[in-house]
Amino acid sequence: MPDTAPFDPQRHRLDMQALMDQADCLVTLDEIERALDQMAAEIGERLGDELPLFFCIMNGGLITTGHLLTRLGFPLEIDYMHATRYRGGLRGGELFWRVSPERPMVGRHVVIVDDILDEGATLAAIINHCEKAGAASVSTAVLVEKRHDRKAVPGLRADFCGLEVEDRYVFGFGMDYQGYWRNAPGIFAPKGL
Ligand SMILES: O=P(O)(O)OC[C@H]1O[C@H](OP(=O)(O)OP(=O)(O)O)[C@H](O)[C@@H]1O
Ligand SMILES: Nc1nc2[nH]cnc2c(=O)[nH]1
Repeated sequence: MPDTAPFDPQRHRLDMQALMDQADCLVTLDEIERALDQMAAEIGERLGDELPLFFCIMNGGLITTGHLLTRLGFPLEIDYMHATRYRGGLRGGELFWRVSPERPMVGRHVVIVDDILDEGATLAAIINHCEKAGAASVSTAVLVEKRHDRKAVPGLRADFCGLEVEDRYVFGFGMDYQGYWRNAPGIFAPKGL
């Protein structure tokens, strides 16, 4: 049943503030900055001469993409695609394309940037899409990978990965909790989840 109650900003604000006040900080902003420096150095080494085409995966990839790409000192292009599997919930479902990529990829070295590789179904589907679209190569860069053995493709890893987190639902630095706290400056997990 759709929620037809009027939006109550006060109640949501208090709930979301309580969530943050009690959350565990798993990764600090300093640790994220260092991880992004390292990722940028590795990407530069491997793709710096290739005029790569970067795709931000909206919405979660927005903040990582911005912080990562300003660290890259070579010419590149940026575009975005919007695929979602969680749609504001805590469990993933079918991949839903809100905006599929239109820019030609034929012969291009494509780099997909996202916030998190959890079960990996999102990245696996996007890689498949880019390969079919004729990319010369498809690389993946994620800020965090989650440690567990439920990967959609066994052993799936990102080519460039900043950090690992434990198997908890996380938010911050692009990742949401029920749509909120993508702006949180670090990576957090709700208490008890
Ligand atoms: O590895 P997976 O289990 O497939 O999950 C990873 C995906 O989940 C999140 O997106 P989400 O579907 O929540 O959409 P959002 O980016 O708009 O938050 C995240 O941004 C990744 O794209
Ligand atoms: N916000 C958020 N999105 C996800 N998508 C897949 N796993 C997660 C997670 O732990 N947190």
